[in-house]
Amino acid sequence: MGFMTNLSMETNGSLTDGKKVTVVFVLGGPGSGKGTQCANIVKNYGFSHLSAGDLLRAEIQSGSANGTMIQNMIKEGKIVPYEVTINLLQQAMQQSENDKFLIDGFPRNEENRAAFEAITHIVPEFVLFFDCSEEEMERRLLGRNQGRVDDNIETIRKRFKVFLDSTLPVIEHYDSLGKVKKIDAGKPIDEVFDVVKSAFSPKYEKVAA
Ligand SMILES: Nc1ncnc2c1ncn2[C@@H]1O[C@H](COP(=O)(O)OP(=O)(O)O)[C@@H](O)[C@H]1O
Ligand SMILES: Nc1ccn([C@@H]2O[C@H](COP(=O)(O)OP(=O)(O)O)[C@@H](O)[C@H]2O)c(=O)n1
Ligand SMILES: [Mg+2]
Repeated sequence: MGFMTNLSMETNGSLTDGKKVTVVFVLGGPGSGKGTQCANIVKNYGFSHLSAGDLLRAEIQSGSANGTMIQNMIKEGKIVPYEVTINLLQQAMQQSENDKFLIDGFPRNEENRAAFEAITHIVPEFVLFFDCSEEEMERRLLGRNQGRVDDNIETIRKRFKVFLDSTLPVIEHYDSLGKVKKIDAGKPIDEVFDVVKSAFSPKYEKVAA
């Protein structure tokens, strides 16, 4: 059993075979502004943005065999089996020329977290936690207008529950390790970014060309 697990780790090409990476997990409830702030971070710091949700939506679009399953899970606000999401993240990191990644919307539950650790041996440098009230997140999601199947009030309620039940424990785990940088995400985008910047060491700043 242990042997088989190790074997499949090798064939899945964990990043331990050579490529050393720096990872920051970006967590927070749906609509807390993870994607928005990641775009800002990428402009100022030498990180690439990997959104687990975007990778899953691209997988649906690609016509993958898993597409229907993923689409159904997203529509219900449920968390897709970790094998699928971790494979997509690993592929994206391996294919990238960068070695620094913002992983947005992952790990979303304890299974995501434990499996990612076991398979990749990657330990996050720190975890950004965007803290925002449900009332504000709901307002933002209903105004997002990206045609997402899960931005309707029924699915939003389910996603809030999944966040509280499954994702908060992951944040608490990293908090107990002293790795969480909690940010008040209820303010305007620029004000949130001013605080986000204080989380990133100057060593990651992009040098002006
Ligand atoms: N600080 C903010 N104040 C107001 N609206 C915001 C803020 N941050 C993001 N938004 C908007 O809220 C919606 C959700 O933001 P997004 O970055 O997609 O959040 P997440 O990835 O956490 O779901 C988007 O329409 C975005 O433009
Ligand atoms: N680690 C993850 C991330 C997203 N997802 C799925 O993708 C959906 C959308 O995730 P997202 O990160 O794009 O959503 P937001 O928090 O950005 O609104 C989630 O509700 C899950 O159904 C998942 O299953 N596992
Ligand atoms: Mg997002």
